[in-house]
Amino acid sequence: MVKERLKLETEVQDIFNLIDDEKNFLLSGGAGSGKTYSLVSVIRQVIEENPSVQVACMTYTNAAVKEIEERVNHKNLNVSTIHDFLWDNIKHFQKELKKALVSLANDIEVSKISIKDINPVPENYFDNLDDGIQYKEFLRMRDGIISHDELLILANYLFSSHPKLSSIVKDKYKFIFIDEYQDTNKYVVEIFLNHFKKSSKKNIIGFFGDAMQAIYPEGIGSLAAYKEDDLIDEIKKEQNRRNPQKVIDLANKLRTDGINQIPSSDLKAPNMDSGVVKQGTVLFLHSNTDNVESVREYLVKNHDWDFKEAKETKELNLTHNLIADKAGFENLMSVYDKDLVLKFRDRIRDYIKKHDIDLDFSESTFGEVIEILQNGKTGRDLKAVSPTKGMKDFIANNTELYNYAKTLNYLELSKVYFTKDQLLDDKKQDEEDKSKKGAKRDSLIKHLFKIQQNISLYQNKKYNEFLKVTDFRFQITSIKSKRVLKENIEHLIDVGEKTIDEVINDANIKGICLIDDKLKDFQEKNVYLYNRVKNIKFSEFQKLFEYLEGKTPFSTQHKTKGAEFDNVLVILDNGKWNNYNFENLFLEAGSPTVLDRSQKIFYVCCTRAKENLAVFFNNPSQEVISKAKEWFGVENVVNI
Ligand SMILES: Nc1ncnc2c1ncn2[C@@H]1O[C@H](COP(=O)(O)OP(=O)(O)OP(=O)(O)O)[C@@H](O)[C@H]1O
Repeated sequence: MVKERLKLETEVQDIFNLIDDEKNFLLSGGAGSGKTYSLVSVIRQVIEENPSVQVACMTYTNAAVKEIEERVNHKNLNVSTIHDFLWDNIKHFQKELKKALVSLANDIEVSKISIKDINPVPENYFDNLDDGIQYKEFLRMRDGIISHDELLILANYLFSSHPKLSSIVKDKYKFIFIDEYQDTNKYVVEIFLNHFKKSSKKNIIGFFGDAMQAIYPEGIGSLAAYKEDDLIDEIKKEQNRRNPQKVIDLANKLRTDGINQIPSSDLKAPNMDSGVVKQGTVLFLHSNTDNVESVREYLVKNHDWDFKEAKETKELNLTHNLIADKAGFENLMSVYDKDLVLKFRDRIRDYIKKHDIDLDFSESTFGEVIEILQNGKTGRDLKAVSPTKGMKDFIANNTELYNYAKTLNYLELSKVYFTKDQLLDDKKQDEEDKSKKGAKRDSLIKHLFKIQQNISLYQNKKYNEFLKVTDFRFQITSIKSKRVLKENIEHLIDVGEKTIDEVINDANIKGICLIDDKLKDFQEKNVYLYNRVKNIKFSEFQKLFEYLEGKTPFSTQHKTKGAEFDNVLVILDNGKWNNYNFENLFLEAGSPTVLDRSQKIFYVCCTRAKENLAVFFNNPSQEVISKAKEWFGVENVVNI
């Protein structure tokens, strides 16, 4: 054995034994067992032993990217997302890409890839594209632009049909490591474990993860079948280095695969204190109101928690919607995510499509289309072309919006499309998180960010940085102009009750943040959305800014995977998302898939705590309380 390896953890030494035997491997282990830590050790050792080879590592969690960058930092290591890795390796084979896309589009079994109204797609369909096949955030198959889902299908097809492609990638990367394998798409696993086999070149694929933490439905979940087929050898980590004893005990009860963790014997492990494992605290708090503010107060008063320490104390909610109310950006969230007028439009559109209604609506308003359908003499089902109960309630509360939508050209309104990603993409876990740039945010939100960045830098007295970002920098020619800048920014900061539209104009007139072409273009092309956002108070956007910049203690439960914090408050409220059911989590009842999903997200949440864990359940039944007593201990179940 290479001498230096002796200093490594035993599991990492076991991995190197498999590498020596040219075997692909899987490192699995419960939460906090140190898989990310081992991944970094493996990468470092591989580079040490093979200084001339390239290593690829794919990971999704912020925590892992940060840890890898800090601890490895080597030019031979390429850290990326799986999508970027695949695209980088196939994008130069344009001829093959075009041919493959046409085949997939014409394959009736592949429903995700098709070109509307073109069937079959001719062989030379993509031959004259200026930029060839491209991979982007959005899909426009007609123009040869694919997005995330299509990329995986396409890459899988190419690697399956071109063993040479596997040889090229294997030559380029002698080692490929995939973190959080459980949430990796099955197409990706197939590429690396099945299609790669078709090339006789040598390389090593290593997976790291935990089946109990599979929280995304598109993920493979488990690699058990690959293990059975001998395509991969498993090494298990059993110790826990993160969580205090009480959290480990709880987590062991929550695991559904019988894996029982023990605290590590490593005296330097984070969960050790002077040679003994920390005890920590676990609490199950409940009350008959859903007022989480009182839960926070209870923890502050009785357990010394400090929610202002956003880096170390987190409140985990299932959805951004649940957070929006608490963090104060509920109107913005509701515009981007809960527009039931647009949902009604979808209902009408789907009806027209489903029933092949062949009327020319090109000159009709949305209101006219509704009327035509509702008064149709063709025996149409009136219910199917009317708003649902939820839509009716929404319309009753938003009559102005509904009346406005009814005046819009139906075809134009049909094109209106936006998602909450345009508002919320890439939330930072904490303020120091540098990797998040909000790629999917729309131009309006990006512009508002720019304005608020100006304000925030000036308010925090970061004058040099402020001078670098403000558009006013081009106007600074004299002492007098500096004084004008001071007056202008101080005027802008005082947003008071001003609307978003007013602040955009103010920032423009005062020269702090100019209305640029991107914003103008957005305003022209997204009249419906802009009209809705513009009247919301700018102070509400400021709340969103704080949330996205990681300055609040709030996080969604999914986004905390891989991370760890001293104090963790988990809110068990499914926010009417029926993919999850926390009552049934405790009763171990209900639909098996919903139960499984709820068990896994709850396991992920609880195991983030390095010191103290609190779980809040609003108005639990007696059965839930009994189970909570079993899991948390009688003395830790508290009615606040
Ligand atoms: N060998 C080690 N020496 C010192 N610290 C370690 C070691 N292994 C892990 N740790 C520390 O233990 C904690 C948990 O490790 P890590 O985050 O790698 O766990 P994980 O298995 O990836 O957890 P999860 O599945 O919950 O994301 C981290 O604080 C990490 O820095």
